Amino acid sequence: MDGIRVKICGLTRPEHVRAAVAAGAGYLGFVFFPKSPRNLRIDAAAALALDVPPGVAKVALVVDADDALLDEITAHVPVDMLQLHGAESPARVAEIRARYGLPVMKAVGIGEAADLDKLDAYMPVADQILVDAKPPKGADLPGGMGVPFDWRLIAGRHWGKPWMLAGGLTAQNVGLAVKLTGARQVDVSSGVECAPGEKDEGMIRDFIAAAQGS
Ligand SMILES: O=C(O)c1ccccc1N[C@@H]1O[C@H](COP(=O)(O)O)[C@@H](O)[C@H]1O
Repeated sequence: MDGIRVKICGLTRPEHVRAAVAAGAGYLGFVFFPKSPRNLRIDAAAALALDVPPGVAKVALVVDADDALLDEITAHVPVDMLQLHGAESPARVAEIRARYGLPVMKAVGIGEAADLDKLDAYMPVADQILVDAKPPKGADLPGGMGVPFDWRLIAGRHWGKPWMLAGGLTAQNVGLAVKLTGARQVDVSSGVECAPGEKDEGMIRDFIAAAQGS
């Protein structure tokens, strides 16, 4: 079986992009959400994308983005995938996929077993599913909070689409998370940071090594 594919999300500096690529990341995430400490301007994201070699997917993360923002991102940043991390409906996911002709990954927050039902509606319209922790009530961000969910909720689950596990992953817990959930793809942001929005090259390397060794 192929190894675990890792997405490092919320990159803001070229040295961190290069560290993630050198360590074997399969996806790099750029955040376009002003409330996030990882938010990027379009020109900054376009410059970072220059350091990404072919074969490593550049993912634009947006939250309930309108067409104007998506038009701007896709016109100026050579992204390979759109990550929809808000309350986008299945119809909106389908509309975005058709309008931009890019693969779309829809994030769904899981806090309890009932939340898993929400995933089904996105299976026909999304190319990938991101199974993330549900943010705490009143949180400023719908993700990127460094909070895990109970991985046992999805143990042994199979979906008809490629999927990624996210939420509070770190180099210390990713092995157990992969073992319990059977995930073949994992996504991390806070777990490779020394402060909110501040990536750490050593933590990036440790995370990818731990995920790929699991
Ligand atoms: O990273 C952010 O700032 C962010 C902002 C808004 C929505 C999602 C965000 N990040 C995504 O959240 C999950 C979990 O992140 P963490 O590892 O728990 O910090 C991940 O998919 C990020 O891509």
